[in-house]
Amino acid sequence: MIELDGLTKRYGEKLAVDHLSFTVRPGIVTGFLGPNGAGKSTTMRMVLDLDNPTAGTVRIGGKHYRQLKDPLRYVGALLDAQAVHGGRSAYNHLLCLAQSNGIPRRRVGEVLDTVGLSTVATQRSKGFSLGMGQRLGIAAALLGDPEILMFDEPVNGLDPEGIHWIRTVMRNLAHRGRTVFVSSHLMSEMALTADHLVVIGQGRLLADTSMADFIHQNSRSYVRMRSPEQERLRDMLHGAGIRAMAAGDGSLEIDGVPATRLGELAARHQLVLHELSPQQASLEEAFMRLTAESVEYHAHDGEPPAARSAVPAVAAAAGGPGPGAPQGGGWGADWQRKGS
Ligand SMILES: Nc1ncnc2c1ncn2[C@@H]1O[C@H](COP(=O)(O)OP(=O)(O)OP(=O)(O)O)[C@@H](O)[C@H]1O
Repeated sequence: MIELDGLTKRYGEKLAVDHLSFTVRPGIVTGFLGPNGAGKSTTMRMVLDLDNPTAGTVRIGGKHYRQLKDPLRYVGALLDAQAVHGGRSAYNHLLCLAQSNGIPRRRVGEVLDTVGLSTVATQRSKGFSLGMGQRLGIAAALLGDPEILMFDEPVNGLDPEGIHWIRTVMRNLAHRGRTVFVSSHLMSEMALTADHLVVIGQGRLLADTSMADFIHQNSRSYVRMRSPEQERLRDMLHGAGIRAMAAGDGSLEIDGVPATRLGELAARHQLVLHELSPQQASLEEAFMRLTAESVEYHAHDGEPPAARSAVPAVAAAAGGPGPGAPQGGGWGADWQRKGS
């Protein structure tokens, strides 16, 4: 396992990692999430002794990275897939790593086969696409058949087949008892891959919990109901003392009452339903809710600054421009008018 205890990293004024303590356990995939600049890569670099902590410790299987003999046999990592000697072939790149870590030569052919690069093994890696480079980085991580694997954004640049493949690789490794620690910004992908989540924001620990608990604790779950007899549905719920909120699309949203009970209630009233669906927020929604306050780099949606402040919330929610909103808006519209 990987154990962090009070791990801290300061770059001048910037506190990149702030007293992080958590344990990454074997047998499961642990997702490492956080907004841009949260400190994920810095944390992973400190695990691998590529950066010195300002304070705190990190141990791999009970030892400091520096104490590991032939470290690639204990921990394999993909941090920066571009960090390879571009003049070397894929085969020679992996062979150098194998020879300096006491790993038999035959493993090079095996991992090239595993990642699907056998046919380009003799080509220089500087000609590789983003996805091929990523596969080479994953091959390097798997080379020593280590107990612990860390992947920083492993699906970056991979095509859908490659994304499915790396997901399967990670799940299989965890199934075989390995410790798998992976960061990603692709929430839909993480929701399919990770069992457990560690979430950080501005260097601090925000959550260390199972995927299911994380979504449950950071999102709202409710039941959506829709009937061709919407008035009767409303009356029925009101009569049963159940509060319902009208959604914009004509359906009703009910909090805190199981779908089974609502369905049985409708059946007793012989009310036709066109929809009775439990709704659970996605990992993305839960993540955005938890990390909203620790997002450092805010982007906007392409509307001109004036439009962002001038559209009243009610009008914006209704989809129409507010009275003060600029006409024919969008970036450059004003400039185009001036120029014509
Ligand atoms: N070598 C460095 N010198 C100075 N500041 C650094 C250095 N490395 C990282 N930082 C700063 O530390 C903070 C954390 O960066 P880090 O790359 O670890 O975040 P991250 O969570 O991996 O971000 P992203 O999701 O964007 O990759 C950022 O504010 C970054 O600018």
